Amino acid sequence: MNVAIELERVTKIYKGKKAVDDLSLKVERGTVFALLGPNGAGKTTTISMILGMKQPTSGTVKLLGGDPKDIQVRDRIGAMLQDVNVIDSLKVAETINLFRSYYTKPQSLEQLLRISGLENEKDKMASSLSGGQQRRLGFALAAAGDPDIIFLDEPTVGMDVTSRQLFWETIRAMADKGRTVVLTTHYLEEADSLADRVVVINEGKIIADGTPSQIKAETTGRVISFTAGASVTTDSLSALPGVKKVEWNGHRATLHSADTDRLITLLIERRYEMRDIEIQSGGLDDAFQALIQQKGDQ
Ligand SMILES: Nc1ncnc2c1ncn2[C@@H]1O[C@H](COP(=O)(O)OP(=O)(O)OP(=O)(O)O)[C@@H](O)[C@H]1O
Repeated sequence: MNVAIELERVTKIYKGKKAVDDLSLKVERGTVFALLGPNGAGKTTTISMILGMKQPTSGTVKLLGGDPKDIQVRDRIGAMLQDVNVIDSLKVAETINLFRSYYTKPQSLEQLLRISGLENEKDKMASSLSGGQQRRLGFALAAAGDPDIIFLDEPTVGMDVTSRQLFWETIRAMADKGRTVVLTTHYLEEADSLADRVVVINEGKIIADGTPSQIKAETTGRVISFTAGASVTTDSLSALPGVKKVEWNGHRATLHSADTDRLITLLIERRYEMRDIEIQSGGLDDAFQALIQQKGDQ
């Protein structure tokens, strides 16, 4: 594997409390990698250590095979963190040009304005941009050096649907060019539609690692819903093999199961009174909640 990021047994302790707990991880180059987890799971701390902004209490971090603080490594990475601090006296284009000047092989100003959708804002003062536009400026600044690895911490918070769509397309195009994209997000649909690999952390430890579909398959699986006749009861549905949960919305029943093919066969064989049957994939959101739950139950 051509490794972009490597963490070996990394722990970070703040005032006696473990924020990251013995975490080992390798991220292959050219992947879109999403780090998910609830508030306080340790995502920002992990990213900060990968970027060399925080020092691990123990363990080692390698970025592009070297030390994250090494100037040659830094020239090849870009980061968009949660707060974008703009310089009050600079216009959008001037801010981007300032960041371009930090790098050996910057992308052109035109390209950066295009990928961030800020062409019409280039002569505005950076401080006058809306929250969503400032996030897009943050993205342009992170991409200024045409980085091999780009880190995006909650990148689309505050962006409207159109901006988010443009942003996703840009991210995919970067990955297609062999760039590595590391993203933390609370928008699970974002990880679902963008990421090649998802790692879920909770309390500083990895609790799941795989493609979005693997993670979904491992957990809640899929759902069958139908409008039920009067003879259908919760007890009889719950007793069917493989049913994890039964929910009702009026006369409409929703059954959660890891194997919906088998379940639908059973429902038909046993002649349940059903109309308007639908079979759907559970979202990553459900999978994520289920993982946290499983961990809590252990
Ligand atoms: N500078 C600090 N001093 C003390 N504790 C901290 C510090 N930074 C983070 N923590 C604690 O470490 C844990 C992990 O925090 P971290 O910010 O990495 O989580 P996160 O997954 O990024 O959360 P969020 O989704 O809310 O951004 C939390 O319990 C947090 O309170």
